[in-house]
Amino acid sequence: MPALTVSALACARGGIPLLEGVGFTVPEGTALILRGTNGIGKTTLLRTLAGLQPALSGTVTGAGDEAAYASHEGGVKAVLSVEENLAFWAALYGTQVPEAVYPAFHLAALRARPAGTLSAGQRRRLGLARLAVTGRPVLLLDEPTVSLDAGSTALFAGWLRGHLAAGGTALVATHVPLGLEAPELDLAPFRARAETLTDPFL
Ligand SMILES: Nc1ncnc2c1ncn2[C@@H]1O[C@H](COP(=O)(O)OP(=O)(O)OP(=O)(O)O)[C@@H](O)[C@H]1O
Repeated sequence: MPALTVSALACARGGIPLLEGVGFTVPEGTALILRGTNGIGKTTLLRTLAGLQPALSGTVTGAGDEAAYASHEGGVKAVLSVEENLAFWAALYGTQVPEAVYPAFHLAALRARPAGTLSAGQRRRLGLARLAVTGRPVLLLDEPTVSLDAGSTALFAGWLRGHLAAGGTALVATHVPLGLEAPELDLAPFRARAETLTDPFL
């Protein structure tokens, strides 16, 4: 039973068509790694699947309320503490904060800290911890390991493997190998023709 299926999808950014004819299936319990040069449209594709912008055409099944999106920024609220940020997201998604999220994302010692005082990597761990709070099975991840050191990258990769082993699904744009046994999808063949004609660097 496929968890995430995309068919004949076309998407644009800033009014310029970037990708067209995108199609793939990510079965339950597996991940798919998105590949492509800078600017090809990985973030745009993830934002479209997350419902943050409309597709130009095509169909998507298995995203919507099933999916959680983690962008580069992570959506961390600077004035709230780590605990308050997690509680805020839990309220938003109608869930409870699982106690296991603190050790899983190495946040136990930072619970009371205002997020604005966290280091970049700590803030990133908090942004990723949000995924565990949503309780959603389909994860749309945009460069999840940016700012993370090797230890934190391994910690997150381990958490993600656990999510997949529990039947979850992930679509991941990453330039950093996460050690997942996952197929890769190169977006180069899906470049929209208009973009190819106007951008000589693509
Ligand atoms: N708000 C915007 N308005 C106009 N163009 C934009 C906007 N945001 C992004 N773009 C452009 O859309 C294209 C696709 O950007 P996108 O962020 O999806 O690429 P990407 O594949 O994720 O790149 P990277 O690997 O650098 O993160 C780029 O050429 C980018 O400059």
